[in-house]
Amino acid sequence: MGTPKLSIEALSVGYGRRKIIENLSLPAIAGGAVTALIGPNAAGKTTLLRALAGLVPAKGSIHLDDTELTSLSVAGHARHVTYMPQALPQRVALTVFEATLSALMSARDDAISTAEAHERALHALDRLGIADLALRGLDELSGGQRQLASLAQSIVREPTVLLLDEPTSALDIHHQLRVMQLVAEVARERGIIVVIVLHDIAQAARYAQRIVLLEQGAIAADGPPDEAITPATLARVYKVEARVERCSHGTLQVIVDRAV
Ligand SMILES: Nc1ncnc2c1ncn2[C@@H]1O[C@H](COP(=O)(O)OP(=O)(O)OP(=O)(O)O)[C@@H](O)[C@H]1O
Repeated sequence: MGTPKLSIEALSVGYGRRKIIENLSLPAIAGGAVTALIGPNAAGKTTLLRALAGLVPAKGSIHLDDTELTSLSVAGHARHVTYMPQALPQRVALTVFEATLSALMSARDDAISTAEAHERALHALDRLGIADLALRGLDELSGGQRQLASLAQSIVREPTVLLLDEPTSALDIHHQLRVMQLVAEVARERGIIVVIVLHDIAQAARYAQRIVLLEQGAIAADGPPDEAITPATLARVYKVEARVERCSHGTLQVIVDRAV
């Protein structure tokens, strides 16, 4: 099987009569790479992700290769797409290991031995550095630990499309980088489509191969980081004065000087 492709055409999404995204089309998002969805508050990033996850009604078309996702049921959607929301459930009476295992089992149609399921669940926890939390209750975790546990549940499902809404917002700098590295690795290893909402433009520039910048429900820029993230775009969309430079390691650095 080749690398999957997600195509969005003439997509409109709203709440009641209020339109948030209107007639949005994007060149296909390819698997194997990370696409960062960035933009100011209320630009519609979460709304777009939720539409891709089939959690809000949308007009237009969302194709995953030959499958029209908008025509699938929520369960049908969930077989292809995993969505990790910004706000995570607080009161879940499961241990971290049980939750990871149950995420894995719910994503699979085929039989898998108990030993293999346990091994995969532990491996996911290990990759996120939280194997030591396996037997802790989800409701006993700190905000950052809960975010890591939720990422383990998303990754263990091995979806074709992984949608992450600000997955590093509660994490310290070590865990932010660890998660971004892992997400990039998972995309590469499995050839999956990863779309990640980030507020940290510097992290988006560093880890994503493609940046989609959303402004008031429309595309303000789309392309590789050095094309999509420019001082002019940042000034126009975010209203900040910023410099975009390459550091001695060759990575793109975004230095924001002031709000204007
Ligand atoms: N359930 C809802 N009902 C009505 N309006 C909503 C709902 N959820 C979001 N909105 C509105 O849709 C718009 C886009 O919100 P959305 O959460 O998609 O933005 P965002 O880009 O993810 O923002 P942020 O960066 O602040 O998280 C906002 O104006 C918001 O008020």
